[in-house]
Amino acid sequence: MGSQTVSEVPVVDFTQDELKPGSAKWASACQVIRSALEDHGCFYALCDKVPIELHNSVFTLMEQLFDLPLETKMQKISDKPYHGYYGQNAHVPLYESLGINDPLTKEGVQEFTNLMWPAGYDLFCESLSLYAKALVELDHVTKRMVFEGYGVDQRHCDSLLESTKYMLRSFKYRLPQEDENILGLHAHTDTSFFTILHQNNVNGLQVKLKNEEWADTDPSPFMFLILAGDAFKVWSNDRIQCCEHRVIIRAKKERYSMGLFSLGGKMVETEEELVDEEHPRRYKPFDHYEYLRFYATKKASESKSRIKAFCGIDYAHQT
Ligand SMILES: O=C(O)CCC(=O)C(=O)O
Ligand SMILES: [Fe+2]
Repeated sequence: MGSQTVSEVPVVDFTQDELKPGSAKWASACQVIRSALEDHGCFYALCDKVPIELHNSVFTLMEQLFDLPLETKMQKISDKPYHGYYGQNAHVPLYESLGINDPLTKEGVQEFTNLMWPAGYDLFCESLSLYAKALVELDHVTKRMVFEGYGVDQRHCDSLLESTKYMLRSFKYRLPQEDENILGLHAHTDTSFFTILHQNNVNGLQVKLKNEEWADTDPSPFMFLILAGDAFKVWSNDRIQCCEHRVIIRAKKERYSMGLFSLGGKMVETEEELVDEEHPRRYKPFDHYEYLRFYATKKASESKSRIKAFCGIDYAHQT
């Protein structure tokens, strides 16, 4: 099968040589992914493309990164929402995060490294570039599997992958003090197509399953949790669910996590092959960065569904 289930969320095993496009295992894994995304909005990729040495090195570098003075970290600003430094927020006092824009390009990682370490830091630059490359490869292969799972022309996937913009974000959760709330990050869904999360072996991240129960996730080094966000919900015309997730800090060790967010560089739109009489189009095409800006507004936070409030088509007015 190429998959097994751990606490309801399916695991697709990418370490097997037999999981090649065209094989029976591949075809069945594509269906496992499709069902998992429709049920829970997430699945695990068991993957060894990030060797344990690189995993350890990246998380050690993250400790060094977050140990930098606050003024240094705050220099990471961006005109794109949620791409800069985030932290020191009274609603989520344990949480801090920093994003690297375009981590696949040499300039993207270099620019971020130089901002944090003006004298340069080659190991950081090289390790993060290698790491981002491995995560982007996983993003590509899993997106191909989603398209195949729905029987959609792979050329449409080529076009999505070519225009995709990536952001690699790192998260740190400090330990709560005795009288402090243990909520690390409130429950939310992401705006991305996929968010690939990779953790430092410290528990805390939970996902809401189809049965509405919160499940702990597996933070081990070869487990990559792949979450669907609003963009895949729109692409699939509401077949794929967005995965609700949150962070609760119960462990006695600081939690670090890495997230690769994929955004549409062109307009995000519903796959035409997934629209028919039975499934009329539910969303208007939209610009992903415009949606990110809308997401942070009061109007958005007051709406039942941000994505529907932003670009949902009102059926009552359809002819
Ligand atoms: O800490 C994590 O692993 C998840 C962070 C997260 O969900 C987010 O920033 O959207
Ligand atoms: Fe998230």
